[in-house]
Amino acid sequence: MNRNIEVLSDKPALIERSREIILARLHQAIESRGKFTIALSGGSTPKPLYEALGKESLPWSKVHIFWGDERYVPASDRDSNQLMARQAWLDRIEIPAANIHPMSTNAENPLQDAQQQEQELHSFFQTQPGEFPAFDLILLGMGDDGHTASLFPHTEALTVCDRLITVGNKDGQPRITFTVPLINQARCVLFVVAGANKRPALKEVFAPEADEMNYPSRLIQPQGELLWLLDRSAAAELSLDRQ
Ligand SMILES: O=C1O[C@H](COP(=O)(O)O)[C@@H](O)[C@H](O)[C@H]1O
Repeated sequence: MNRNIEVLSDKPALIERSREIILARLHQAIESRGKFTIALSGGSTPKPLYEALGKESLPWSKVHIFWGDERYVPASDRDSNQLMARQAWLDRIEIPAANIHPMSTNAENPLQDAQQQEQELHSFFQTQPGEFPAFDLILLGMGDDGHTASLFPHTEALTVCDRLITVGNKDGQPRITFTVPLINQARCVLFVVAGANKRPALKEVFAPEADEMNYPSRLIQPQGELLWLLDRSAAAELSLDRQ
């Protein structure tokens, strides 16, 4: 694993750097493999990034969009990660509908939805059960409790190592989420983290030792690149020269 941490002056600079990295990985992937596979994060942080990407003129027919986690709500619900990305970005570009691969939340049974999503990934990547496909880029956020995707502290989802997709648990509410080994198989994992409320968790995530069950973002140690982009406010209490 090759971890890089960059601190940007403020949120607009953080978003601009994230955009640059995504565009660079997109062009590299299309040049080498003919397509770019990206998994999106939800929450509030990436919205301006999605708005910026929605203004780009890119070979969208070669881009495939997935989500790393989803709230267990209909796609029209205001809490849906899919809805936010569609409104901010995907509804504004010419991308074939078949290139958008939302998490299923229709089965009235989260486990069934997780299994269906897993089958869809195997069929898209042409992998077999037990194999983990490599996304070109997985975009992640981090909650102020150290969670990432829907991998919350002290939940069963953190220990799932034989599935691509599992059911997360946010205060008793189900979520659908990529598992740790699926995220760790990515060619590039990009964390984008902003704001003073993330400081205490970031300190623990970057500490030489801490309990991974308390701070699930520590479990993300991909095969490929690991990039952490932080704004100055989030990074204020880190001693990054020792990283
Ligand atoms: O619940 C979620 O939260 C995290 C972090 O969100 P943010 O609002 O602090 O940016 C996000 O990465 C995850 O996808 C989302 O479902």
